[in-house]
Amino acid sequence: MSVLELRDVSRWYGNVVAVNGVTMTVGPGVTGLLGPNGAGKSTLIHMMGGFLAPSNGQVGIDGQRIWKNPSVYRHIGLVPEREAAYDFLSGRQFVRSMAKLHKLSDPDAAAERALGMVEMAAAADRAIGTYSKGMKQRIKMASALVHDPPVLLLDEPFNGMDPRQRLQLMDLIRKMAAEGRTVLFSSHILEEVERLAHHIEVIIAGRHAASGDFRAIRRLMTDRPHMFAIRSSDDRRLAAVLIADDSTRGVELTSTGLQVEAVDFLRFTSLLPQAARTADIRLLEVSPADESLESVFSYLVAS
Ligand SMILES: Nc1ncnc2c1ncn2[C@@H]1O[C@H](COP(=O)(O)OP(=O)(O)OP(=O)(O)O)[C@@H](O)[C@H]1O
Repeated sequence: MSVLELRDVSRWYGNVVAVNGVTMTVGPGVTGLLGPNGAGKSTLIHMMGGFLAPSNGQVGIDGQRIWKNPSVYRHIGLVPEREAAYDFLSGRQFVRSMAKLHKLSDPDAAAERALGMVEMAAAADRAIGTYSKGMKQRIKMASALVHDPPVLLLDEPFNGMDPRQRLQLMDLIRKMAAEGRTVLFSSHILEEVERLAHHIEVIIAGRHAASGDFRAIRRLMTDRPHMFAIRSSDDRRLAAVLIADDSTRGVELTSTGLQVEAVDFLRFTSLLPQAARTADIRLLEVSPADESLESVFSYLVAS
């Protein structure tokens, strides 16, 4: 069992601050690193994998520093976001070459074991260039697992996958964690993280914004103010009814209808149809106006 520890970690590229004072601990099981594009997830993962030096702070595993410490590299496997660039190699050749790079005592046996773990033994003699997206992800995973590390880091592993490949990879990641590994994967898709991770760390604009199980993160998200765009048979009267209730903080009459800011999501969504019916107003359209992940993230940052 291994534990990754980040203490006040920052990383900058010239004057771009990619990661800013992040402290977190990642233990066994599946952890999701959630954040919008450009939040600093890859930078964090590369520092945890020993590929990148922190500009400030410490990144460690089981009490040992990771950067420039080859003795701990055996404990970490990293599956990068980029496609494997060795399309001319067969899957087996690629995984074997990784086993040799790790100077394993029996690289061929290690490669077979890793190929078996990701269920790629049958397709292992085909060139990587002929693989589907899901197969490429599996072969990258086999190469990251060839030295049987207790820590597995995956950068945006589901990008570009179809739903079936996504489910297969989720099963595989769960299996890796069930075997006692510390597995961390990054994603910008909340539902993906929710389905797979038992613990979530949220990163926004380089900063650590929230942490907890998916219920805690969901709660943060439903507790935030919600904007709704509403059209009805009598917008002016509906505005007066809504603003009289505590669940609503603001109502604006626009050229197309109403913009409503609800502060109590559950109460508001049950009040709205009731209030409209009582006042004999017909609701023509109710749509969430700010459900993008970006707006959820910006709320978390501000809180
Ligand atoms: N080598 C680099 N030189 C300069 N800036 C960089 C470099 N690598 C990353 N950045 C910047 O650092 C910030 C964080 O990037 P990073 O790739 O870590 O984010 P991310 O959350 O992984 O995003 P994505 O999912 O889009 O890859 C971004 O503003 C990015 O432009």
